[in-house]
Amino acid sequence: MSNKEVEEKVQEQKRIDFVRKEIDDKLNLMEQDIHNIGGDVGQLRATFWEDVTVNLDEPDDVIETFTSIKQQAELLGERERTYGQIHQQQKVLQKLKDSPYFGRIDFDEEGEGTENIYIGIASFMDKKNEEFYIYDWRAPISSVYYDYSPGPASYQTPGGIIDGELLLKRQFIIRDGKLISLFDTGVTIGDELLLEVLGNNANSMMKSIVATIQKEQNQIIRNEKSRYLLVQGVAGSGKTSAALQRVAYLLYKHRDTLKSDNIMLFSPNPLFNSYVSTVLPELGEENMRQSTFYEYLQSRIGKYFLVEDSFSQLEYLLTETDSIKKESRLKSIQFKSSVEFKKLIDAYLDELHKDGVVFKDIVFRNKVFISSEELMRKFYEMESHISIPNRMQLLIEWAQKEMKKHAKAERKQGWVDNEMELLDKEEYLEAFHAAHKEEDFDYFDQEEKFLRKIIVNKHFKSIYAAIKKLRFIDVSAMYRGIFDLSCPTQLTMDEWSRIGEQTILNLQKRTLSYEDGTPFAYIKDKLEGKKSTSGIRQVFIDEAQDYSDFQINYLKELFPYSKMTLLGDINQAIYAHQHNEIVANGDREDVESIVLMKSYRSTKEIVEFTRGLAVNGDKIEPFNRHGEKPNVVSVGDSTKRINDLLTRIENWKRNGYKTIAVICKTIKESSEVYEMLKQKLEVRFIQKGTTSYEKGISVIPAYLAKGIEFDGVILYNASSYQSDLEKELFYTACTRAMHALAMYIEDGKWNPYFERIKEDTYELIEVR
Ligand SMILES: Nc1ncnc2c1ncn2[C@@H]1O[C@H](COP(=O)(O)OP(=O)(O)OP(=O)(O)O)[C@@H](O)[C@H]1O
Repeated sequence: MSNKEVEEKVQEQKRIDFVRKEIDDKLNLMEQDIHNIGGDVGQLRATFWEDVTVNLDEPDDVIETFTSIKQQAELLGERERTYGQIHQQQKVLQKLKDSPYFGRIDFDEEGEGTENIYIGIASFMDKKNEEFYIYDWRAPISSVYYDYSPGPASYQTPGGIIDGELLLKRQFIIRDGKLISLFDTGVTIGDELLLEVLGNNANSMMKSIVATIQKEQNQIIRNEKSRYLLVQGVAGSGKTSAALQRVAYLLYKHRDTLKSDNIMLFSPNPLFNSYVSTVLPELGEENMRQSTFYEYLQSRIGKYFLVEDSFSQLEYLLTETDSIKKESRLKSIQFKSSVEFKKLIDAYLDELHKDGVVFKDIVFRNKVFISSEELMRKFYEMESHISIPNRMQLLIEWAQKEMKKHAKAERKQGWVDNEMELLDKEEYLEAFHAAHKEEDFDYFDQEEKFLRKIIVNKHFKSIYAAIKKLRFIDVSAMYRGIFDLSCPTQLTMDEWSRIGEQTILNLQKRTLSYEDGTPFAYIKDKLEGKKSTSGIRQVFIDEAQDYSDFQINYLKELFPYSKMTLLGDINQAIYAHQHNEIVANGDREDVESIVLMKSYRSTKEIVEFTRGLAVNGDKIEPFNRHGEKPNVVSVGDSTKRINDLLTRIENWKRNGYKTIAVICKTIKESSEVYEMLKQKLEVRFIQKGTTSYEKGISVIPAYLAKGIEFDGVILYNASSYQSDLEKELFYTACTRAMHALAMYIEDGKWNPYFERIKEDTYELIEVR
C-alpha cells in the first residue's frame, strides 16, 4: 500500500469514527424519547377505562361513550405508532453504526462545486438536519454510484436531470466500525468487491446486493415507466436479488403512500419464502406479502375442493409410464392453461346472464327449504342488466329473509322438543332472563318460546353463514357444463371428450387438478364477485416463466390497479404448459423488457458447462470467477455411486462448503436417496411442505431447488433426465451450483442434452 493509500485509509477511518459518534448521540436521544413514549403508552393502557366516560342509559349517552372510547383509542394508537417508528429507526441506526456506508462518490455538479457523497442503507443527517453524513442508496444522487464510472455523469431528480462529473468512486467494507478494505473503482462496480462477495460460501439466507448492484440491475430497481416490467434474465443473473432491492426502492420512493403490505410477491415454493425473508429487514424495511400461486389459488377456492399443487402435477408427468395417459394429460394441461380456454369460459359466462346458472337446494335436516329451481327463478327474474355478482348479492338478501320465515315455523317442530332437553345451563339462563324482560307474566310459556328460538337460531346460524358465502351456487356444475360445449377447434372430439370425462371424475371426488385450479377460481370469481386482495399496488412474480397464459391473465384481472414486475428465465420453464404471452414476447406497448445476460451465481467453469443447454446460451456472460470444471462421474453400480458421493461431500466440507445439495429428479428418488444417506451423514430432506432452508447437506427434488443456490451441487442421476420436458429441469438443477458441480451417470448412459454440451467443459471420471 502506498503512503497516499495509507493516508486515505486513516482519513476515512476518522470520518467513520466521527459519524459513528454522531449516530451514538442520536441513539441516546432516541433512547430518551422511547423511554418517555413507552411510559405514555403504559400509562394510557393502564388508565384507558378511567379516562373514558361510560354511560349507556340513553341513546345520547351511548354516542358520547362511543366518541370518548374512540378518542382514547386514537390517542393510544398514535403513541404506539410513534413508538414503533422510533423503534424501527433505532434498528436502522444500529445497522448504520456497524457499517455506516459502503460507497462514496465525489460528484462535481455543473456550477455547484464538488460534494463527497457517502452511500449507505439509510440516510443520516447532522443534528441541525442540514448536512447528509450518509445518503440512502435509493436517493436520486446515489444512482450515479451504480450507473457510472469516473467521467461525465448525470442523474434524474423530480425537478429534472442534473449533469456533472464523477471524480471518484470508492467502495468500502466496514465491519463493526472498522474499515476493513477500500477500493477505488473503475468501469464496473468493484469487480474486486463483487469477486469477494460472490466467492463467499452460500448462506441459508439470500443476501442483499445493495453495495454491488450492477448498472443493468439498477435499471430494474428504479424502473417505473410501464405497467408491466418484464425481466428475462439467465440463471443466476440476479433477478430475485434485483426484485427485492426494487421492493425496498419503491417503499422508499413512495414512502407516504406505499407500505410493505401493499406489495405482493408470488414465489416458486414455500422454501423460497424463508430463503428471501432476511433481505428486506437487512435493508431496514419490512417484508412484503408473500405467497405461492398455489396457496393463493387454494385460498380463493376454499376448502370444499382439494386442488392438486403444481409439484404433484409435475411429478405425475415425470413418473407416468403409460404414454397414452400421459399424452392425454398433457393435452389437457396445455388446453386448460391457454387463452383459448379462457375465451371459451368468457363466452359461457356471457350466456349465463340469460340462462344456465346452476344452484344447489338450501336444505336443513334433509328438508329442502329453498329449492335450486326457486333460486334460479328468483335470479332470472331480476333485471338482466344487473351483473351476475350483484344479482347474487340480492339473492343472498332474499334467501336470508326466506330462511328467517322458515326458522320461525321450525320452532314448533318435534326435533326442537328433543333438543330442549339437551340445552346447557347458560342457554337456560339466557332464556330465563329474556322471558322475564317481557311484560307478559306467563313466564313458563315465554321461557319455552325463547328456548325454542335459541335452539332454532343455533342450528340456522350455519345456514345463514353459508348463504352469505354463496354456497348455494353450484360452481362445480357450471365448470362441468363447459365440457358439454362443442369441441374447441384446437382439440379433436376424442381429446375433448376424454378431457371432459377426467375433469368430471375429479369434480365428483371434490378434487381439482392443478390445471383446473385457475379456470375454476376464475369462474367462481366471476359468479361471486371478486374478493379483491385489498390494497395490493405492486405485484412481483418470480419465476414468471412457470405461469401459464391463463394464470397471468387471471392475476392481471385480480390486481387491476397494480403494477407488475415479472421475472423469468425461459430456460428454466419446467412446467408442461406453453410459455405465457408476456414472458414469451414482452414487446407489447405496456410492457418494458429488460434482459440480463450476465450470470453471477456460478463459477465461469459451471457457466461454460451449462450454457449449451440454454437457448442463446452462447450469449450468457459468466462472471470472471474460477473453480473446478464440473465432474461427470460414470458409475458401474449404486454402491460405487454412494461411496464416491460420500467422499465428494467430505472433500467439499473440508473445503469449507456450508450448503451442499444432492439433487434428484423426483420425490421418490429423493426419498430413497435420503433414506440411504441418513445412515451415513447428517442430512435434510427437503419436500414440498418444507418451509425453511438450513445450512448443511440437503436432498431435494430439482423442481424445489428453484430460485435457491448451494455451494456445491450433486445430481444424483443425470442419466434419468431424458425427455424434452426434462431438459429445463436438468438445466435448473445444474445452475443451482455456486462453486462446484458434479453429477453421476449410469455407466455410459448419457442423457441426450450432452450432445449440446462441449466435451472440454467437464471432466469425465470413471468409477468402476
Ligand atoms: N450485483 C450483485 N452483487 C452481488 N451478488 C450478486 C449480484 N447480482 C447477483 N448476485 C448473486 O448472484 C446469485 C444469484 O442471484 P439471484 O438468485 O438473484 O439470481 P436469479 O436470476 O434470480 O437466479 P435463478 O433464476 O437462477 O434462480 C446470488 O447469490 C446473488 O447474491
